[in-house]
Amino acid sequence: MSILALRSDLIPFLEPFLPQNELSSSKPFVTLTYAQSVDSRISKGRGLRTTISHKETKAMTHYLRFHHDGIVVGAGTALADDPGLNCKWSPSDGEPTLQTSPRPIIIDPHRKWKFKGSQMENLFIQEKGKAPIIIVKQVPPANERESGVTYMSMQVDDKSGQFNWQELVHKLKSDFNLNSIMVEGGAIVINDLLNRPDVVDSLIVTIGATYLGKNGVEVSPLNGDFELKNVTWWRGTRDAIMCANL
Ligand SMILES: NC(=O)c1ccc[n+]([C@@H]2O[C@H](COP(=O)([O-])OP(=O)(O)OC[C@H]3O[C@@H](n4cnc5c(N)ncnc54)[C@H](O)[C@@H]3O)[C@@H](O)[C@H]2O)c1
Ligand SMILES: Nc1nc(=O)c(N)c(NC[C@H](O)[C@H](O)[C@H](O)COP(=O)(O)O)[nH]1
Repeated sequence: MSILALRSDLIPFLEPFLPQNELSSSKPFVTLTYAQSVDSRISKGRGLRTTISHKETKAMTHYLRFHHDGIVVGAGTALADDPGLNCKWSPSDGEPTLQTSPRPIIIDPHRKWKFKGSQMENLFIQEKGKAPIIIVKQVPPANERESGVTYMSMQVDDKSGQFNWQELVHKLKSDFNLNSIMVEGGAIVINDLLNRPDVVDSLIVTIGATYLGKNGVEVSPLNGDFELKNVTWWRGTRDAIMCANL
């Protein structure tokens, strides 16, 4: 699949929200980005891949991928969408290269997703995308490890069964030198991070001109009632994009 040319007015619009070069910080720059319907759904139903954004804002996603070292999705998204997570945008219409693609990172404590047979593996074989880091509770024994995959183990919180986001992003920077990380979903991840201004540096949301209904997967943080800061809007053919800080 090729992408549309990036609309030139998106470049100055996004610029203030792109990763800043704070190489001295131990925390990477984190961008949270997703596409939602007008009724705040990110898919028709859990496990269903659903196109929400127009092709011109899909091109923006690839532009954002170009500007990040790593790209995170939860296991639910990896299983439902079989995403490639590579970058198809490059400056001056040159061919995208392996170097310009971010490193895929899958949060999968119980190792439900498999690299083998995935679109990501296919792109990796063709040298169009990088091999993933899978974040697990425990690194599997040698005979269960998948070829090409790097495992990063982390402790989960006893009560919530969740990894700690601050620890997770710091470790991605210290262990893999990832200075900027883009988080693309899905709902469990997004809803958590909308309540984490200490982790998320930029929020970039595409709103597609569609309703997905009550059975759709909702984006709505557990703790609501807060106002976004530094809000700016861009309007495209069918979509709008909102950039803000939490
Ligand atoms: N429109 C969009 O922009 C967009 C983007 C991504 C996904 N989606 C959609 O979202 C749906 C998937 O969302 P979801 O909520 O089911 O799954 P998800 O991608 O949020 O993954 C959830 C899983 O990831 C792991 N996980 C997440 N955070 C964790 C943490 N802090 N610690 C430990 N483990 C953690 C757990 O295994 C959890 O069950 C799919 O239908 C997909 O199509 C839409
Ligand atoms: N920008 C955007 N618009 C959408 O309408 C939609 N459904 C997603 N969803 C994000 C999710 O992470 C998908 O899995 C990747 O968009 C898959 O895309 P790739 O195969 O990696 O190119 N993202």
